[in-house]
Amino acid sequence: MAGGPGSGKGTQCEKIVAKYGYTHLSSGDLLRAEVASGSERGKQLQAIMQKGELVPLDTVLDMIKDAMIAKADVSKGYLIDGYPREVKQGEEFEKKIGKPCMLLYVDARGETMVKRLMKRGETSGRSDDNEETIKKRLDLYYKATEPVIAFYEGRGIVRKVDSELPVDEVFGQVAKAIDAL
Ligand SMILES: Nc1ncnc2c1ncn2[C@H]1C[C@H](O)[C@@H](COP(=O)(O)OP(=O)(O)O)O1
Ligand SMILES: [Mg+2]
Repeated sequence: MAGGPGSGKGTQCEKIVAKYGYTHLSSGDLLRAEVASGSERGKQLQAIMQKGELVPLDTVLDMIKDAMIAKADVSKGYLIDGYPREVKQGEEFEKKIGKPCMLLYVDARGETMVKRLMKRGETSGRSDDNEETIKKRLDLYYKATEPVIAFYEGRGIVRKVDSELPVDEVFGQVAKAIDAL
């Protein structure tokens, strides 16, 4: 899954899991779980995430890999949300884990993403859902993450969905892309 902060990745992932039973791995959720554990590593991660910056590549990749291995016996396939955040992360993923078969690009306008995140911030309890951090996350998304989409476009595996539409209509497009796999 690729798409800006607040574009609707988490929302669509939930629906994908319900329909297709894939193993959903959200790099953000994995990191937030580490923070919640109160570990030393969690404290360092918390400081980075609060600033809206990217955590070190190896840390995220190791966490994803561990989570994938833990489900290897039972998984019907993996749905990875929020990774890669930059081209280098995509290259490392392929070296250490493997090549993705599809990149779902959840596309929404910057203005829409800000609005959704501000609204989500009212109840999410996420320390990065505030106006200042949201701006930084968006800037970083356009600078670092959008090139990831171009990288996979070159391979012909990008499927774009219009996340300006209501959730169920977006999911209609998502399901069509997955069914064609
Ligand atoms: N298609 C859509 N229309 C309206 N609101 C949507 C939407 N998709 C998601 N949302 C809402 C749900 C959340 O409160 C907020 C951000 O969605 P999310 O799934 O948490 O995004 P992401 O995981 O990409 O950061 O926007
Ligand atoms: Mg999310």
